[in-house]
Amino acid sequence: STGIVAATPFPAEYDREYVAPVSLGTPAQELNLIFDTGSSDLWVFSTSMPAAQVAGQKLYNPSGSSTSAVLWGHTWSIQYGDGSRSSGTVVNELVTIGGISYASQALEIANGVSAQFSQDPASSGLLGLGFSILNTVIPTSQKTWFDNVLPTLAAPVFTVDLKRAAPGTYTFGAIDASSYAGKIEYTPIDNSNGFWRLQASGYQVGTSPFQPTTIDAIADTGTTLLMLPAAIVKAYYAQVPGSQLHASYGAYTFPCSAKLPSFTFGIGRYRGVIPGAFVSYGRIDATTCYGGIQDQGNLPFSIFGDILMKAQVVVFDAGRTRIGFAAK
Ligand SMILES: O[C@H]1CN[C@@H](c2nc(-c3ccc(C(F)(F)F)cc3)no2)C1
Repeated sequence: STGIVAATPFPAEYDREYVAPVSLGTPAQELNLIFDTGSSDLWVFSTSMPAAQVAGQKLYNPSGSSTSAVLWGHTWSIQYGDGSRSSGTVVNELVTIGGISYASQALEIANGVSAQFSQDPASSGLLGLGFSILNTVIPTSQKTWFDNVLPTLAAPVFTVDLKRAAPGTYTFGAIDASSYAGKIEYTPIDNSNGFWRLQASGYQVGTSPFQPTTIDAIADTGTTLLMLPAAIVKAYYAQVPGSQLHASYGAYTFPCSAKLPSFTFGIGRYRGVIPGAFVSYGRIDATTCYGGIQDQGNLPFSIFGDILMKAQVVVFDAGRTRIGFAAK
C-alpha cells in the first residue's frame, strides 16, 4: 500500500510546525497531528484532559469509538527538546493515515500537557516517526505506526516534502519522482539512539567556498529551525550586516531589510541549497527578524529541522537504514 497526506504549516507566516490529518477509531475521529521524525510516541489530546489545558484543540474520545481497547496498566510521559511535555494512558485503536490502516495501534491519550501544547491550537498531538526504541510507554514500550505498517507498504520508506508557507506532503510507501529535480543522494543513518542520525560532509555560506567538515546531525521534522555548531552559525551571520546574537532572545537576529545569503549543506558530493529567504524565521518587531539558523548549544548533535527540510525532498528509507536528499 501507499498513502499521502497534506503537511500544513502553522502559523501561516512562520512555518513553526507542520500538521497532518490522522483518522482515529470507529466512527473516524480526524485530528491534526505534528509528524515528528525526532520522537516515537503517537499521542493525542483527549476528553480525559482538564478543561484548563485545552484551548481549541480537537479531542479524541475513546468512549466514542467501538474499536478502542484500554491497554491496562500502561502509561507514558514524554519531554521534548524545548522542555514541553505531556503524559497519560494508552489504548489500542484503529489508526489510518492516507488510507493506510493499522487496527491495533498503541494510541497514547493525554491526561495532561504543558502550557506550550495547551497554547498551540493548531495541533492535537504528535505522531512519532523516529525509531521505536525511543517510545516512552511503560512497562512495555510500543511500536510506531510506521513500524507497524512497514510490512504492508509498497516500499519501506516515507518521503517528506515540506514547503515554505504552503502545504506539502508526507508520503508513505513511495517516492513521487515528479516531486524533485535531479537525483536523490543517500547517506547511511545511525539509528542506534532512535534518531535518523546522519553525517553531512560540510557547508557553504552564500557563494563562499564549500567548507568540508563532518556535521553530525539528526533529521527532525518536529524541530522548527536549523541548529548548527557555533562556528558555522557565526560564519553564516558574519555575512549578514547588522545581525547579532541578541542578548534578550539568546538567539541570532538580523535586520528584516537584510539580504540573507543562501546556506548549502553537503551530503557526500551532493550540495543541498537553502535559499537565503528560507533562513528568515519571521519578524519579531518593526525592523528585527529572527534567524532560522541558530546555535545547537550543548546538544550532542546538530538538528536538520524544518528550515532545511522545506528546501528539499527527504526520503526516510527504513528498508536500507539510510536517508536521501533531493532538490526541488
Ligand atoms: O524533542 C525533539 C523531537 N523533535 C522535536 C520536537 N519538538 C516538538 C514540539 C512540538 C510542539 C510543541 C508545542 F506545541 F509548542 F508545545 C513543542 C515541541 N515536536 O518535536 C524536538
